[in-house]
Amino acid sequence: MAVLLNGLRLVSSGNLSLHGIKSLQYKSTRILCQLPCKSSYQGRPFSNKNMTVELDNNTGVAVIQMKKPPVNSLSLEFLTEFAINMEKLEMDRECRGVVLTSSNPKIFSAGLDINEMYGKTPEHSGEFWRAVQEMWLKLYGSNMVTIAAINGSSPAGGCLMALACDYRIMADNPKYAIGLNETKLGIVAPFWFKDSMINVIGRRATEHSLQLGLMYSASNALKIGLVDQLVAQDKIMTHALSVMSEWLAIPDHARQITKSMMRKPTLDRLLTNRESDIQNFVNFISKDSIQKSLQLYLEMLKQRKS
Ligand SMILES: CCCCC/C=C\CCCC/C=C/C(=O)SCCNC(=O)CCNC(=O)[C@H](O)C(C)(C)COP(=O)(O)OP(=O)(O)OC[C@H]1O[C@@H](n2cnc3c(N)ncnc32)[C@H](O)[C@@H]1OP(=O)(O)O
Repeated sequence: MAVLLNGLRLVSSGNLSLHGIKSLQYKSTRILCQLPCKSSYQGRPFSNKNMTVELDNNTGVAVIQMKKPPVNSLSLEFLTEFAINMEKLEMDRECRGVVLTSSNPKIFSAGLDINEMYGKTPEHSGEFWRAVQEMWLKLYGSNMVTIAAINGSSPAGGCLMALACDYRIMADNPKYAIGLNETKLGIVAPFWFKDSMINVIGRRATEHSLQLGLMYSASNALKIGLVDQLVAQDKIMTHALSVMSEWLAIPDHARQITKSMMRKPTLDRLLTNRESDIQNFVNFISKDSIQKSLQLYLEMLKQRKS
């Protein structure tokens, strides 16, 4: 297995990781021949519709800034774009870390786009759910250091994105909330959402949190370990980059193998049940009672505004 350490290509044997180290191998072998030449975007932002991605050549850190108005909801298009960007960065030897943040000063991400789950065909629902899975697999299984700079509220799928990172820094603002609130919408967080939360805050806190669909203020999120640090809003990016440099001081190969060892069982669980998870989602979301709940929730969101 090939790993990269400070620009050197190291070779080791073994089968430690599925999603982690295998994709690293992919990175070290394919990037040279199949990716567009790195110099085509190195050091410059490459802008997409729903996010900007800026890789700093000097530090090896990329910033993905989500910018889908109004609230960074995770639509099929957004998720597809996100997975492509993660794949590009993963295969770029220069990139060792990613900071995920939002251009909206109040909202990190509103979670899955509810419109993608309401009134859609089973085919569309299946395609959407595969894209949600892919986003999580890419983020949770990344070899890069991933830091969420949570500069606003982050319900449900937004919280999942943060949970999939290695470290979470949240803006210290009592108005911001984060959590897996699915039950409040009458839906159920799938097993890999639940696993992601257990791996961060533990089983008891997750059970409490999921059953009640709790959203935590920034300070309560810190208390239960859902986020690692609170920082003033205007310092969040500087702080995230400084934490990143601490993580990048660890040799990549050692950190990556350790990360993979910790995360492989959780990743494998989804990878081996991927198709049945999609089928479960499609069956569940197609039920009249669930569609009714989503309709009421969408109406409530619109009314709240007026
Ligand atoms: C047993 C087997 C189980 C198998 C699997 C089964 C089930 C599937 C599980 C699915 C897991 C779901 C995960 C999710 O992520 S569901 C989404 C959860 N998200 C939320 O509940 C957030 C709802 N939104 C809010 O709380 C707020 O909008 C806010 C994000 C805090 C922002 O507040 P504010 O700045 O005041 O903005 P507005 O509320 O005025 O919203 C602006 C417009 O954005 C629309 N909006 C908001 N969130 C969403 C969303 N998630 N999707 C789509 N659209 C959204 C909102 O309606 C406003 O639209 P308008 O301008 O047209 O009125």
